[in-house]
Amino acid sequence: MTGSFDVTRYSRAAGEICRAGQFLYQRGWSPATSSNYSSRVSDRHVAITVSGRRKGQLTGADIMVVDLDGSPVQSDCRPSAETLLHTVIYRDRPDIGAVLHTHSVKATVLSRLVAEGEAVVLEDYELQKAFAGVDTHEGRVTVPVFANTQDMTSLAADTSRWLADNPGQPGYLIRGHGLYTWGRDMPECLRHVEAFEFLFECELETMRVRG
Ligand SMILES: CSC[C@@H](O)[C@@H](O)C(=O)COP(=O)(O)O
Ligand SMILES: [Zn+2]
Repeated sequence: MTGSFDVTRYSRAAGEICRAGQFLYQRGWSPATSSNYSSRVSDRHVAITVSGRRKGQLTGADIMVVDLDGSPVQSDCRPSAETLLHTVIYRDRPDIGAVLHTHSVKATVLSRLVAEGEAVVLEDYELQKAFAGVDTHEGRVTVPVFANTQDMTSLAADTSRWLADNPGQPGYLIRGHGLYTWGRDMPECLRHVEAFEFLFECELETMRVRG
């Protein structure tokens, strides 16, 4: 799958990704070359970060287009090593317009404290309402923790199965690695990152206080 995409939409997406990188780097959630970001540019294409670039200093040269199979379109660069974790979300969820992956200390530490096969369950927090479609603190946001692996095909398949069973959930963790979250557009997706970071900090602080 390759094909064409709208250049104006691509330019807008690339700008949004670069600005997201500056924000996420400044908050300490995307240190060094960690993290990857993407934004949809058509029903079959996404703009995504080139692999190995420092995310706090992104320019247009650090963004490229891939199709929904993860193949580069009109670029000789290597897309993010985790491209398949992005494209599977765009493929399964046509309503999704942006995906962000971050490597914060809190997401990393919390993911290591959750027992294997368990999830982080966020409940009774008012801030859950920052997630799309949530209008009360009374529901549950369940954040699964997938085992870390370098096998992106297998991890993409696992996340796809989970997404099919949990269509309303806004993100997942990878153990000792970081957060994946998505939104209908970049502002919503950034809001989700911020909400997760606040809630992860609350969970860690609660564990610390309880001892
Ligand atoms: C700097 S280690 C982090 C990487 O292994 C990876 O997890 C990551 O988030 C960035 O990979 P990238 O290929 O640049 O998109
Ligand atoms: Zn990563």
